[in-house]
Amino acid sequence: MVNIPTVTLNDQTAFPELGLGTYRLTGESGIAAVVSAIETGYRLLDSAVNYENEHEVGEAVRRSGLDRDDLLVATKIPGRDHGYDETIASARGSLQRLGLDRIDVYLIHWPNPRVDRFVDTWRAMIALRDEGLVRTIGVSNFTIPLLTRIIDETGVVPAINQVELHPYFPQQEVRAFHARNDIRTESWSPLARRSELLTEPVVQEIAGRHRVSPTQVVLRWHVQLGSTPIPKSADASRQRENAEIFGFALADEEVAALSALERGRLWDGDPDTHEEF
Ligand SMILES: NC(=O)C1=CN([C@@H]2O[C@H](COP(=O)(O)OP(=O)(O)OC[C@H]3O[C@@H](n4cnc5c(N)ncnc54)[C@H](OP(=O)(O)O)[C@@H]3O)[C@@H](O)[C@H]2O)C=CC1
Ligand SMILES: O=C(O)C(=O)[C@@H](O)[C@H](O)C(=O)CO
Repeated sequence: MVNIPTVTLNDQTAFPELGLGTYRLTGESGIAAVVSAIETGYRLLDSAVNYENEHEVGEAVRRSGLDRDDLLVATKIPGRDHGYDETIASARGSLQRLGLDRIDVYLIHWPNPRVDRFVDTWRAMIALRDEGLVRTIGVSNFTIPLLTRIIDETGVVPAINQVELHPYFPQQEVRAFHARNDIRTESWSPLARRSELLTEPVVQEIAGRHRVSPTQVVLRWHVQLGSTPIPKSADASRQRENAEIFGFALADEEVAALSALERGRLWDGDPDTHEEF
């Protein structure tokens, strides 16, 4: 089994340096994929209401036979549930579908700034945390101005901001803001969704030098930037490959060479304009 190290969040939670993305892991095969990841050593499972797989993730937790406290189950509030009362109701719905009595990591999936209800949503999350139904609260796809607003209006700093992050989109400024404010960065689509990133000559060259795979090079880059990547894989051997990144280190120049692949977002996911249902 792979031992995935942890870092301490601003709420003192021990948070893994790598987790499992679960978008599109549904049904029996989805449950089996999440169980195999847990058996491999993954302890952070990233779900969302909109992935329609909270049942599957909760079921995998039960089938794994692990102590509940050894796993961190993350889920996310969808755009349609923004608002104070709506968020409280949404959390209860998620708990029911997960079949668990606590959400370990609860995130606002997208800010939907044009709707402008994310501050009320954040206030409800603080209440849910205080009530003990949720342990760690954070956000996803928040820009620096949006983070600043929830912090200024509530005084509560999110523990996590999960953002699109990969060598094509290194998010230097957002990461620097996180570092200054003790917010853990989490990388979504860390492999750039298996695009041509893995065949980039610089990725291949670094992989050859360290005798590891291109995927491992990219995931190690995230770790060295201080971000927790959550690669999705349905396949047990690729899950293991993705987790075996704690036995080598990239040189600073190699990290910089990967960051130099910057070209922008993968798709039209600008948090200022993207409206999530
Ligand atoms: N907060 C947000 O707005 C968002 C959050 N997310 C989260 O981030 C997670 C990860 O992002 P995702 O978009 O899934 O993309 P990823 O960058 O994780 O790429 C997933 C793809 O890479 C393949 N893959 C995984 N490991 C390997 C490997 N070792 N070698 C070759 N191919 C591999 C997978 O195929 P296979 O399964 O066959 O291995 C799949 O096709 C999501 O599942 C979700 O939990 C994603 C998007 C937005
Ligand atoms: O996967 C997620 O978490 C999303 O936010 C989705 O928007 C996803 O990225 C997507 O591509 C939907 O088409």
